[in-house]
Amino acid sequence: MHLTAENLAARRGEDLIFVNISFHLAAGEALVLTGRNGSGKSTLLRVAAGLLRPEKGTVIFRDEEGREGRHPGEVSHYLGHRNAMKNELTVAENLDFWRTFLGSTGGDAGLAVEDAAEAVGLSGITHLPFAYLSAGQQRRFAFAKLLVAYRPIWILDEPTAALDASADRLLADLISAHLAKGGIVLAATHQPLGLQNTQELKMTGFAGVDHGVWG
Ligand SMILES: Nc1ncnc2c1ncn2[C@@H]1O[C@H](COP(=O)(O)OP(=O)(O)OP(=O)(O)O)[C@@H](O)[C@H]1O
Repeated sequence: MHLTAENLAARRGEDLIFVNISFHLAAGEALVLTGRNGSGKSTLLRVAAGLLRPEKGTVIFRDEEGREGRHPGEVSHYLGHRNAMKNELTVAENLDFWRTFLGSTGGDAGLAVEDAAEAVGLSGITHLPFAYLSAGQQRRFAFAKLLVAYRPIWILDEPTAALDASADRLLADLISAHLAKGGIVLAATHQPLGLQNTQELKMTGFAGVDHGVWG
């Protein structure tokens, strides 16, 4: 799988948030977005995930056979600031919902719910309502969602907020395993994720005028 962004510009409300962002990620590669609050990291991730239309430019998902045109939702997981779990349902019900709803595309099957819970270091508590868990436990189960349905591309927005040091390492291990299997990771973060061989894109925001953006 390849993820290519060409000359992206994005607008929120009246304002251009960034212009001329291009990058290319092949199987096994990761790009970390850094930059101050409000510099456009989340906006770029939402554009890559197909949740926000770019003002200019394109995002292309290309498989190993050179086919383009897959919908971002078919080939990527998007983990935003929120965990996308229902508080009233148990952890197992939440993960089972996502496993069934998303299915798995491109290669691997997803893990069984209990195996995913074990992979995030929280086996044995999937019978609890999601609301009973601590913020860090909830975030770990949001990572488990990445594992119950396979997607080659992981798009992660501040994945380590509310996590302790061992959970930081766990996430770094999950990401490394995903990359080793030929996955791709695009992540925004304020904390280093402890990954080797990642590219970094420092977002600076856009302080200029519209001049030249339409060229
Ligand atoms: N729905 C919206 N409508 C209008 N402006 C928005 C909207 N969402 C974000 N913005 C603005 O877009 C800019 C970029 O926001 P974005 O969330 O992409 O930044 P970020 O780099 O992810 O910040 P943080 O590090 O705080 O998460 C900010 O100035 C923000 O106020």
